[in-house]
Amino acid sequence: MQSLVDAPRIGEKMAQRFISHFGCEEDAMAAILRGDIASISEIEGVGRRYAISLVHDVRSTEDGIDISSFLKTRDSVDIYERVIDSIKNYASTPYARDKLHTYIPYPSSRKDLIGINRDWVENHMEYLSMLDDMDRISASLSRIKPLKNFPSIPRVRDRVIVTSNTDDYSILKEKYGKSIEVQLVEDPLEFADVARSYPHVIAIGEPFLEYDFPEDTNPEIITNTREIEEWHILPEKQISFFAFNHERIMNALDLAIILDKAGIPSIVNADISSLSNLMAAINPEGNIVEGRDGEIDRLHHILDNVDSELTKYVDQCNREINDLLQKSSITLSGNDMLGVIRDEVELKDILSRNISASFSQIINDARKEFIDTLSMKQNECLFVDYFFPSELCYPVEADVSQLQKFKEQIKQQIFRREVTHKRDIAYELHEFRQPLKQLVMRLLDLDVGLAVARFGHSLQMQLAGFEDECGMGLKNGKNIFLCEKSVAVEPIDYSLGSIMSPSQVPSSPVVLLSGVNSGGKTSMLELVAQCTILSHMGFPVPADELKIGPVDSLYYFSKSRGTLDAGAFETTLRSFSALAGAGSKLVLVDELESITEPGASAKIIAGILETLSEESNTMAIFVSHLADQILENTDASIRVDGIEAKGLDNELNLIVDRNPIYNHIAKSTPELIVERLFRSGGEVEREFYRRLKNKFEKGC
Ligand SMILES: Nc1ncnc2c1ncn2[C@@H]1O[C@H](COP(=O)(O)OP(=O)(O)OP(=O)(O)O)[C@@H](O)[C@H]1O
Repeated sequence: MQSLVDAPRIGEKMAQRFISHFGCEEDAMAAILRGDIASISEIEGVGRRYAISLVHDVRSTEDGIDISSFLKTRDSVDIYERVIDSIKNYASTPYARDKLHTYIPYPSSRKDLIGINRDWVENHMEYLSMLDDMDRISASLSRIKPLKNFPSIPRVRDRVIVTSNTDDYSILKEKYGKSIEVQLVEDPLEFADVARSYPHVIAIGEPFLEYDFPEDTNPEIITNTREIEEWHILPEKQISFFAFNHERIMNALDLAIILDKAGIPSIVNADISSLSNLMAAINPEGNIVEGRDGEIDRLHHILDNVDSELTKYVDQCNREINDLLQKSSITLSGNDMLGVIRDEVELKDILSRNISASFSQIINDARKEFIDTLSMKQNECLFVDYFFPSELCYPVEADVSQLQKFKEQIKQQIFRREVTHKRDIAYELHEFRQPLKQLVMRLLDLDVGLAVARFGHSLQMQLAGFEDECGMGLKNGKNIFLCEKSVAVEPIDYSLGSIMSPSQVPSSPVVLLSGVNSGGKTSMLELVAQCTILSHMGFPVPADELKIGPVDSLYYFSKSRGTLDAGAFETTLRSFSALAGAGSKLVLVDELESITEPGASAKIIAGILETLSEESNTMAIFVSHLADQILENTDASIRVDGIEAKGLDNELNLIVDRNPIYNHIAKSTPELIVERLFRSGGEVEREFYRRLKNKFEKGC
């Protein structure tokens, strides 16, 4: 496959839509080639189906085992796919459904592969038995989704990276340029300019240690370029990955805790409780909502309230001084009076002297309350002296220019602390990124395994037993497709060859199956195919017991839909010629007779059966209504089994025993229909039907 646009089955429009999911064709191609089902399962709509079929193609060429290694006919592939669809019903996530479609093992006769799969299934069956409330687990699993890489973050505008080295500049520009300004600074003057323009300057490189920078700036100088990591330079990016996947991560953590408590191994691979705490500190928008040290909150409190609190306390001072003045009276001494008259002293000074103690008390009390209310620290209190005058003045006025300066300082402190806090969180989070991705993948893969286990559990399925001799035997088998239709399914016991064969029954591995219409012949053939396919995948089979001899390939031919024209007839015969030789095999054929007229069909079927029964390693079941004619056309000893109606019930419906009777040609349906008409007819009709009935009874 050169490119996705040229890929088989994928139209150009579809390819473009598919590529846009990954951003570029290389990434989309890489996802296909590595079979990245986690990403593919996120694609909406029909693009996903194409992607899956492409993974299928890639996989077929890589594994050495493809779907046709074991399944030799289109009809056997159909049964396999229907079985996979049945298993998919038990998956809770799109990922598991897609993975079941793409990565579930193809059936094969390779004992090593079957063994690996059986171990995997057995493990998951054990996990299933450890989970009390599977509905709840399934609901939680359905919320598990692969983690997405957050494509980009909004540009960070309050920060700049500077370097004086051109090589470093290119690397930094490439790595961070999309999200943050990166500048090449060639001399101290340029550096001073940049330092003034950004609240936060990250200067990378030793030369900056020598540079002067403006007084009111405080660049962060990093001297070891190897230490520059994303969580430090751009903590927002790390945080955004966790914020963007917030819901997915929380769902995964919740489920991991439940599974860990239930004792499912290898789910939790990191300190989940600290990750939960960290996740609580950020919200889905990427804002840090909790876990800041109280200091940032304290500074915010100051910033938000300093104006109103200052107004409040200045007003309070003025009210109290006003009260004080109103209640005050001055008694001038003779000297004071002389001083005033001679302009040597001002009345105001005399007044100050009298009330200065009370004034200071009022100012000091207000100042103290103001500091307490805003929880200010020692170094911040220096500013308070500007807000509350130490010398008597009335009305008291705060120095607003100092207030602005103070607020700028607090903002700087908040900013710095927030950057540090973001970095702390980003650092801790980045340690969890890989384990978390693994956790999510484990949960998703657990869903795949649990789907198979639940499928097996639903019908109390069992793993098959493999035998060396040619044949198979099953006990209490239930056709999966019938069970899905909520039919009350009658369990089937059946055997071919000598495995589990009842005594006195010819142990033929090649048989003809006769029987009434709608007796269950096709259903039994499907059941045998299902058991063979599943056992060769290493999966449980729908029977209490299945023992099966060597099978390298399965040939299933479903019922043909009527007489074929000469060309189709020839093609069908050609496909049967492939049955000669070709290793150990199981051949299941449903009513081949309809391909041509009955006489010719009987001869053809007899010929095929003869060939198959001469082979030592072939099992076959041929469903046919022409058992008598077929036997007439061959000397080979071929066993005929029959699914027979036991009779008619009170409502004159057929009572069918779904279990084939060994070595017995079953009564045909017409005989029973005549019986039904005879029993339900009036007197005249009864006479007519009696005559027909006698014909069957006498065998003429
Ligand atoms: N084991 C079973 N238990 C319960 N119901 C069954 C069983 N097998 C078959 N049936 C019922 O009988 C119906 C007909 O089965 P099936 O098509 O297998 O019969 P058939 O013998 O192949 O019929 P025909 O000869 O007409 O092709 C099924 O749709 C199902 O409802």
